[in-house]
Amino acid sequence: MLIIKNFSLSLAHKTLIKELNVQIDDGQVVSLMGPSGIGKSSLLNFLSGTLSPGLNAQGEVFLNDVAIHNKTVQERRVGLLQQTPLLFPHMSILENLSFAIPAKVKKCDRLERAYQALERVGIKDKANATPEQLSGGQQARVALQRTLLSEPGFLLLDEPFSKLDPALRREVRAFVLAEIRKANIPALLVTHDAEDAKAMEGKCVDLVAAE
Ligand SMILES: Nc1ncnc2c1ncn2[C@@H]1O[C@H](COP(=O)(O)OP(=O)(O)OP(=O)(O)O)[C@@H](O)[C@H]1O
Repeated sequence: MLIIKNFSLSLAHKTLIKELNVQIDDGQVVSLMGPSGIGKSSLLNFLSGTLSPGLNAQGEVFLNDVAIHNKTVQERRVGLLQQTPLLFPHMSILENLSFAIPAKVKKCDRLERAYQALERVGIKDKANATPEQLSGGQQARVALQRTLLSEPGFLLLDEPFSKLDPALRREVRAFVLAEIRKANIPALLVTHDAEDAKAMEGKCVDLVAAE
């Protein structure tokens, strides 16, 4: 379970977000909607430990009752899915997947896990293809599998559907929700699209400008 407690964000002397509280259960996606510039991406950066020094953020974050807001990026065990799938262009799909698996996993298990992920995407025949040889929807699904293979404690989804056309968008949304439920980890989605939020079947939080 992920808990965000009393999160506030300000820029110079302007308060953008004031005392936001969110709780996300395992296997659940909470969606965050709000106008451009209110601080949605900054909240994700705060959660992942990558907030730029120009912004002032306060608040506490607990992952399974452990405070993580003072931990390093690596220690937070965060998985990130962005608008553009994060795949290494020079590596094959199988290599992209294997690369994400934690070093502690034995060599033979790594290959098996990477193939299982390929199978879930339904592209076992594309193991040796490069990312640019996949469709946008396939790339999005591989990027999700890659993130999940890294064994994150929670997921941050930063507009991951926005570049997909409507039919593909529906498919990828359903895939992402099913995989998050299977992985049984909490996820926070940032989106401008109410349909994205609805498709995640979880709570939707409206961010409004602080006075
Ligand atoms: N490094 C930075 N230094 C100073 N100000 C910043 C920095 N990064 C972002 N900002 C400002 O902080 C505010 C919040 O930005 P953020 O990108 O988090 O908003 P957002 O809600 O995600 O917007 P959008 O929906 O357009 O992506 C904006 O006013 C932005 O201009």
